[in-house]
Amino acid sequence: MAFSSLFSATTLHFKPLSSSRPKPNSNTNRISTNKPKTQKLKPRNHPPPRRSQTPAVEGGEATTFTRLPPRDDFGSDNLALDSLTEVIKLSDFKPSSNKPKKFDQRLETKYGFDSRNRISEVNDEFEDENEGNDDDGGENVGYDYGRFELYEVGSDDEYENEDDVDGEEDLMVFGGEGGEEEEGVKEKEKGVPAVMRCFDRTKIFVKAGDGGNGVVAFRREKFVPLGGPSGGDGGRGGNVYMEVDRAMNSLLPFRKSLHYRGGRGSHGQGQQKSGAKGEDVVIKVPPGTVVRESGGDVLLELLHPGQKALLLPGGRGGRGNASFKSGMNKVPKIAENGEEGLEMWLDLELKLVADVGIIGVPNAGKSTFLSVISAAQPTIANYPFTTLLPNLGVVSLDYDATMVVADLPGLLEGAHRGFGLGHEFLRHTERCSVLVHIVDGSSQQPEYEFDAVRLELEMFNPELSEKPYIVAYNKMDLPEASENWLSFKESLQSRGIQPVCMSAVTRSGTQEVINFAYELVQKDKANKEEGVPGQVNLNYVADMMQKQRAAPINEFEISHDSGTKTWHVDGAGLQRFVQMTNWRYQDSDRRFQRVLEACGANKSLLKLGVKEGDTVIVGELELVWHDAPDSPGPTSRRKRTAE
Ligand SMILES: Nc1nc2c(ncn2[C@@H]2O[C@H](COP(=O)(O)OP(=O)(O)OP(=O)(O)O)[C@@H](O)[C@H]2O)c(=O)[nH]1
Ligand SMILES: [Mg+2]
Repeated sequence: MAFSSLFSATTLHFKPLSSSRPKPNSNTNRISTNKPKTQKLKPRNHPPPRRSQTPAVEGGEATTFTRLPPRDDFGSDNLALDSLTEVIKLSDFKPSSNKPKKFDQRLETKYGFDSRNRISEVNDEFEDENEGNDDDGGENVGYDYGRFELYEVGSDDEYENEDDVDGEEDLMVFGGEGGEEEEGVKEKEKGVPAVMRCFDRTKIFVKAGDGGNGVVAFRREKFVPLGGPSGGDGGRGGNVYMEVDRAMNSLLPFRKSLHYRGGRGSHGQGQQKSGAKGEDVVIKVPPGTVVRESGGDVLLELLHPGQKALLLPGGRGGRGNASFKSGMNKVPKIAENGEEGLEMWLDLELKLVADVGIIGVPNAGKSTFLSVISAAQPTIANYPFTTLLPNLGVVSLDYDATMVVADLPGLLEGAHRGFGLGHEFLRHTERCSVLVHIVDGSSQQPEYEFDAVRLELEMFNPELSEKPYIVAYNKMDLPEASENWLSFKESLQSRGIQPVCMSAVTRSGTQEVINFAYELVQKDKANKEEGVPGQVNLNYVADMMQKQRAAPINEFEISHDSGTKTWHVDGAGLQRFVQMTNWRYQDSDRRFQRVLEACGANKSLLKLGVKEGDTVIVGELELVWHDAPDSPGPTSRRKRTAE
């Protein structure tokens, strides 16, 4: 059978592809699997509005993110703040026998203080700061003082009643076992203020620019008869880059802009003039950003300032008719559309790049320690969860000996189940080479607290608990701490751990901790240098995309839905070809039919038993199979998506 003759009896009718067209159902018959993942073609009748081409993000954020009001704001004669610390000590918790109770309510009942008013005031203040930001869908974006576990000796009835009264309103009570625990974790997610959620995680949309269209034109000059085709090619679409900006240290700027689109290439012109290239877009991210395909694998890790990765290459410009000139066809009336730019959603995650991470229970003195060893000025206060977001500080030991230290929000026993602030900030320690574990010496059971935090580390990521660490027993200036020091030290020594003691407030012993940490950091660096990995290819994502896009036209899969008599021919190469075909020009039809035949699509369809009148869908085109009268041949009328 001569396939070249199959099209001879073809009649073509264009019809818009209905959006309600039934999709192949579950009994779809798959033939091969070369389906591209990222390439998506869409009807071009609703082009997305073009956004400003200015690079995404400029400048950075302050190093300190703690924005809680100072302790003075709690000013209430009834409120004896100092006595609160004792209430939330981890060592006081007796999870098995006691029931959790809300912090808000505790404040209200014990001190006659309406903490909710405070919370709404803080929310207002915060919202002012973030004006014009509606990404968080009107959720509570303020701070909530009640988001930590609080146990109080009390009857079961009392706890249950409270829970009933509050229903789901505050999302703060965690605890109990089984189902209740699950619920607690879920609720916590919901209650995390937007500023905390967006500090180190965000989702953005990127799209490379579409290529410009090629045009059909002919040379007309006085003394040049039959000047020939002179339509120029379209310009290339703008690329999407991602660049590490040293000045940034959070992903918060992405709350304001989520969409990044490369500029469209200009169309070609007569006299063989090519269109201009579309504008590139550069997305600035902080060092330590991990880029994932939304819900998928890690694509890139951008660690060092100045690194610039090509994420999505712009679409190719369509060829003008000058490019189609050949010996067979000297007056081609054909030009291509520009190639559509690739698009995708990306999940960004920030893992701070610090040498040393400070961890410990809330109120242990972590921020105080950072404030005395570096120029950072984190908020310090005598209530737990003062620090809601990590703070960074640079410690200078000598002219050229510096290290970056991160102070993290406090950790509670059960953080992995969502207690306290949860332990999501622990991921920032994954890149630290050394941990400084601060123990509150003035607490009743320092060793118990120490063990609880170690356990949380291990629950979060066993690799974290294998990192070198220093145990710094703090608040030695207080008698209750110095009294317990010896027993704490001996107990840890018997387990092979060598703790050191200090007082962050009086600064005694802090320098030793720093020197010790610096030594460990240097050791770790020396170890790492031994196995330095080779140069990373930062354009790996773009290369991968290009590879997918350049898929051969004869790689496709055919699926069949017998119910609706529909055949789907899916393949990245074919799809791209359909998208770039400009039906306005008369030679396009012939070229399209030739390609369908040459790539073997017609042959395969025939083999699979396509019948007269069946629908065949290729890319965004819908065609009706029409057997030629003389021979059983494919194709006939073509229906197009609305142009
Ligand atoms: N007496 C004494 N108090 C200290 C010392 N270090 C910290 N504090 C006090 O302990 C309280 C808590 O200190 P922070 O530095 O805010 O504690 P933190 O560990 O950062 O607490 P979170 O951010 O809530 O996790 C403050 O009132 C500090 O003044 C110390 O060495 N001696
Ligand atoms: Mg703190």
